[in-house]
Amino acid sequence: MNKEIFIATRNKGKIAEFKAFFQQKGLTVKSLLDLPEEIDVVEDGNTFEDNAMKKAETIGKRIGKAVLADDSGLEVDALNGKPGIFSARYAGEAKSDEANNKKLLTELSGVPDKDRTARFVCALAIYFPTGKVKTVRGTCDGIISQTLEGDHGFGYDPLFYLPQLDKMMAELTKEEKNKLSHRANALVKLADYWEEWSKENI
Ligand SMILES: O=c1nc[nH]c2c1ncn2[C@H]1C[C@H](O)[C@@H](COP(=O)(O)OP(=O)(O)OP(=O)(O)O)O1
Ligand SMILES: [Mg+2]
Repeated sequence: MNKEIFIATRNKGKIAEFKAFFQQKGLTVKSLLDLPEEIDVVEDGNTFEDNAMKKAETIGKRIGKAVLADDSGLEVDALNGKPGIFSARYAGEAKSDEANNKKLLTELSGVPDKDRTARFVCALAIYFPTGKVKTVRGTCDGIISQTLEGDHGFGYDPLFYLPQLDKMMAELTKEEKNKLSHRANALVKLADYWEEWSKENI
């Protein structure tokens, strides 16, 4: 019985959301933060899927277990899809959420609300020790607001307005976000695996 799921991420915001999701399924989440050594994976793919696969495969081969990885980001229409796969490093290698949000507001200054449409994208990859890899993609549509609001979540959540809820993503609890986010929409596409995972050793 394997009641543990290993996720190849160091992002604490993602880890908290995965924990809330997998807890309900009786699975314990482990991440790169639980490993004694720091394994670096260079995210040099051209798509979210390429990067997610590389993270899952590199870590899976190293630890000899099935591994889940997440590569995600924000696509803003007025910026022709930027920052996209470069979302984490948008304002530089320091990967600061605060600096990234500030840069996004600057880049969009003067752009009216109707043209501030955007989507979060999440590619998930699962690597199996057999060598098999499976990827899926989930998205979530919204609008980039003019000011930061809300203190839940992480990353670009304080700038991401959800018109259907009249709320910012950063105003949602983890449980609420896990019902509609790009990550949640991708996780649902792998539902068959989670059932298998909690029953068998994969
Ligand atoms: O739900 C989200 N709410 C807000 N922002 C989000 C979300 N999901 C991804 N994002 C942003 C954060 C970061 O700027 C980039 C992810 O970059 P990404 O390379 O996938 O993650 P990361 O480097 O932080 O951690 P890791 O690679 O160890 O999983 O997109
Ligand atoms: Mg990353």
